Amino acid sequence: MADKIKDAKIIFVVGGPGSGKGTQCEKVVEKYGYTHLSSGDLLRAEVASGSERGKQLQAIMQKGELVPLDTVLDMIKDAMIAKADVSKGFLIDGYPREVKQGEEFEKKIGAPALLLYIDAKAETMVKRLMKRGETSGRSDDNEETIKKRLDLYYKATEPVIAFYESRGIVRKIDSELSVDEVFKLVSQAIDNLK
Ligand SMILES: Nc1ccn([C@@H]2O[C@H](COP(=O)(O)OP(=O)(O)OP(=O)(O)O)[C@@H](O)[C@H]2O)c(=O)n1
Ligand SMILES: Nc1nc2c(ncn2[C@@H]2O[C@H](COP(=O)(O)OP(=O)(O)O)[C@@H](O)[C@H]2O)c(=O)[nH]1
Ligand SMILES: [Mg+2]
Repeated sequence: MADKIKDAKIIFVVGGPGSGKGTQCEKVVEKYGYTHLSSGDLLRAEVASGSERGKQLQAIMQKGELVPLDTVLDMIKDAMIAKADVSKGFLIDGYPREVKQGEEFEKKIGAPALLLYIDAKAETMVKRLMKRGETSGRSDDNEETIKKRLDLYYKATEPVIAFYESRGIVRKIDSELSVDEVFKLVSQAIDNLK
């Protein structure tokens, strides 16, 4: 595994719910041909499959809590292996959610070259998610769960950023700007990798 992906760059995309991670990742895929793996999307696919495990996941996600670390990590790892031969790089979106998730990822898969920290104000994130909730069909895009997701973000995920800052790989992106302006900043950070 470590062998297969050793030339591919790994980028962690971290930011609060609704900060714009998915939006920016889509644009990176278009421009750079990276493989986008959203941990939330992988979990939602499992829920949609109707499996027993999916039912358990749905209950956790509905509450805005974190699913067990090994569940998400195994899903990401399998998805990375499936793409290892054709991928120049991986965007790991919405992971790590807590420092421990980052540590386990590095033990089992490899070290990130960059952490894109997609930063927006809480007020902005809530506004975007309420709007997205009108059409997303996501059972966690409601006021109550959004609040829980935000709280957990500040408590568990922000420490992830400090953890990787000490390694000098964090690039903070102001996500209050327009999508295209945010993408300019994201592009600069990725171009600097080469
Ligand atoms: N590493 C992860 C990623 C996701 N989740 C679960 O999946 C839900 C949705 O994840 P995601 O789509 O990444 O949600 P957000 O970042 O909150 O929202 P967005 O889609 O807006 O990025 C989370 O609230 C959480 O319950 C998790 O437990 N562990
Ligand atoms: N105004 C504005 N809206 C954005 C921007 N990025 C994302 N959005 C909107 O905010 C919502 C959440 O974005 P998404 O990419 O799903 O965020 P994620 O939760 O971090 O993956 C979506 O409805 C987007 O259309 C941005 O840079 N500016
Ligand atoms: Mg997303």
